Amino acid sequence: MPPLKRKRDYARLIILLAGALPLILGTIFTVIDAHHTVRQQQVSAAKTLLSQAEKMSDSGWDMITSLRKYHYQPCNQIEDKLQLAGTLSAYFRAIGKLKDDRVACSSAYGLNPGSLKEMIMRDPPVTGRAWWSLSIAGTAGVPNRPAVIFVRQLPDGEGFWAVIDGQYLMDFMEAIGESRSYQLSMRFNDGAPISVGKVETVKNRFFDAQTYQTTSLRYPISVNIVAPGSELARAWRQVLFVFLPMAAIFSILLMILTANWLQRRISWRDEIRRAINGRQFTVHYQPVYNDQLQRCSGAEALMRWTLPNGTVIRPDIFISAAEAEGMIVPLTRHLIELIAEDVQDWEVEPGFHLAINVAAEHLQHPEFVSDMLQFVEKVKHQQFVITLELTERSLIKDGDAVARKLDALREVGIKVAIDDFGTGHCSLSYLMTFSLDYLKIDRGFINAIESLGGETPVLDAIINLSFKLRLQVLGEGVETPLQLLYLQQRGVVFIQGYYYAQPMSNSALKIWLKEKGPLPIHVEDHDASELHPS
Ligand SMILES: Nc1nc2c(ncn2[C@@H]2O[C@H](COP(=O)(O)O[C@H]3[C@@H](O)[C@H](n4cnc5c(=O)[nH]c(N)nc54)O[C@@H]3COP(=O)(O)O)[C@@H](O)[C@H]2O)c(=O)[nH]1
Repeated sequence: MPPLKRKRDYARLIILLAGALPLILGTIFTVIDAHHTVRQQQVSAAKTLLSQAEKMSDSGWDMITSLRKYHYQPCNQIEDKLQLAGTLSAYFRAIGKLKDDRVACSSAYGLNPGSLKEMIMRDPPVTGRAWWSLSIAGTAGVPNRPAVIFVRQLPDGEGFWAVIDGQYLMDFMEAIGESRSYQLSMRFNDGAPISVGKVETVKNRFFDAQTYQTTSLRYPISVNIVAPGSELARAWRQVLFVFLPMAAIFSILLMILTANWLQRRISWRDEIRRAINGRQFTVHYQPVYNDQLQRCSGAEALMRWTLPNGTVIRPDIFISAAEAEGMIVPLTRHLIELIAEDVQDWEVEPGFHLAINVAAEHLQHPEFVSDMLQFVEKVKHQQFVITLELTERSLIKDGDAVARKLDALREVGIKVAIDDFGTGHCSLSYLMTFSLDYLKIDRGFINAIESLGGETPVLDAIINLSFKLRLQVLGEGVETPLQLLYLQQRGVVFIQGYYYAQPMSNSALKIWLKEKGPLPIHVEDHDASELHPS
């Protein structure tokens, strides 16, 4: 497949993925939200239901307590009172007295006395307790309607019972669960469940039913609420309708941003590659003054990019772009090819310094040392002292490996400088990690010089530090005679800046080196007066 088409397909895929991302994440979010919403509704329904069941239990136990007054009284004496109490109190199907496991008397008119087992249509639970309650499927008198029985047994074999009709609870449960098609059930102890709601017969394709179970803190009552898959699907659709337009807008925005980013990324890479092939890059050289020799003793190579239409792209822009887009290695290789061509006919003395900027990515590249050795080989007839300037624009990773590479290059005479010293956060760690020869003071510190006698503490500290570490110091960005004199007075030997010379083309440099290169730096009379303002 042609590389351009592959690149376009790749870009399309990334844009599609960027567009799909908010939709995928959003869908996951809506599913989670639907589960959460339904769970909240289940919790709230269970709470209401338990509270109602607890109120009924309170009534049941109050009734049992009030029956205590009929202790020792024969049934024929209290039957009327029981009937009155059972009829006038809400919820109750029947109330009565027990004698051992037999129903001794009852408020229910016409109920045949029999055993407790017969009345509740099952064995009474073995709880070992004097007080117990149980949900039951029905009673002998009303076998098809659930109920809840409350029992208190006294040590002498007498006891009291009260049966609350389950219909009250069922109506209440239906009122809570109907609108949401919930299936609700409630049990007192291990009794029969009192349930309402239909079991979902057709399973939802995407959502399983969600069950929530809880128990009362006051009574042995448990509640089970099953939300069918269709209910979850309904809650999900509701969230989706709110969320979908937002996700769609976000998705479109992300696609536009990704497309722009890719466009820029692809175009910077392509443009730089095209510019290398089209020889749009040139090298300018900025002379460096040696204050000891009182003449120019070197130059820094600085890349320039001019488009075919004459537009000049600033180095800080295209160097950063090349670093960001993985093009700095090919660009620096191109730079050293151009330098090798330029310097063929330079007329400089052996030992002339030639500085080139090297980016972190290139230092980490496996072919960095061989790239530099090839360059040394190409320009060896000039007997330059080549200096590699390391900046902190991007962090140098794997410092030990890089240090070994630099040591290998130093063994063949290449020098190493830290550029823009003091501006990044690693200046000091670079001093510890790498064997260095030069330290270039960033022009920000030089700009801070205000007078010869004044103090520039950070600048002075950097100069002193360099001397202590036996490093050569270069002051860069020197623009005024005051800055020059300040540095000279503090023993800074190498001076670079517009005051001495601006970066210039190869042809201009060759003329400049002949005419001005051997001369001491010239401070004009009117410049000198700036040093001593009246
Ligand atoms: N990895 C590479 N980096 C490079 C290369 N070529 C340039 N660069 C880096 O780009 C940044 C901007 O460079 P440039 O626009 O070329 O600016 C240089 C000088 O023109 C400028 N300078 C020099 N003297 C003065 C001065 O007196 N005043 C003033 N305002 N500016 C001055 O400073 C730049 C040189 O800086 P430095 O490299 O720190 O010595 C810049 O960071 C370059 O490093 C390249 O080929 N590869």
